[in-house]
Amino acid sequence: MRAVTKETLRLHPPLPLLFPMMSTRDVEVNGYNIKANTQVFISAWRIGRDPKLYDKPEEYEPERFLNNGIDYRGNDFELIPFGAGRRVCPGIQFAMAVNEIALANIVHKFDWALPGEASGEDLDMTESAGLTAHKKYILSKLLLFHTSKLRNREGILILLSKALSLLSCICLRLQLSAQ
Ligand code: HEM
Repeated sequence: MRAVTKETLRLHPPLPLLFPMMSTRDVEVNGYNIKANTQVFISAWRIGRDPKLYDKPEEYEPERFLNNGIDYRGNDFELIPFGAGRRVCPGIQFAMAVNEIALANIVHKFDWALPGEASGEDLDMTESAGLTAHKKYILSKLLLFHTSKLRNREGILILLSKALSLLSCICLRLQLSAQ
């Protein structure tokens, strides 16, 4: 399940551009000269899909995280859905505890299947991006799901990714409305 959450955060970071940063001094990063006081946007979305960092980056493959120690806490720069450094998200523990408890419950208590002959590939994963990224059709599609026999592993993984994304968005929106 943890590999599923990491893979979902890799492909669908709820804050695709993190928070804007300002460089405090002239720096060189990967051959780019960045002047002091430049506003910098870091794309966690693009980093998560970089073919130099991930094999078959567009594929949803939670297994890629099973045999390595890559984590989202800000130490592994190939996976930074919560940012990194001193402005890293302080809500990581809370967000992931909420996500894991909710996910574990829906997986444990229901057998999920797609309606009719639909397969995982039939799910529309189109994203809508603004300040936050979320599934464009998440609610309408979720309403189509019904609980019965688990049909295929791929379908459940993609469904889990949708549920996680929804939970993430809820956490983030609660956070924004509280500010
Ligand atoms: C899956 C859910 C969440 C995601 C993906 C997320 C992601 C992020 C990201 C990317 C940043 C900016 C970090 C940077 O630019 O380096 C951030 C900052 C922050 N997050 Fe979260 N967050 C989540 C949930 C939460 C929750 C539940 C809380 C509070 C309980 C929270 C509180 C904060 C705060 C206060 C900051 C600003 C930190 C600062 O600027 O010093 N976040 N978050």
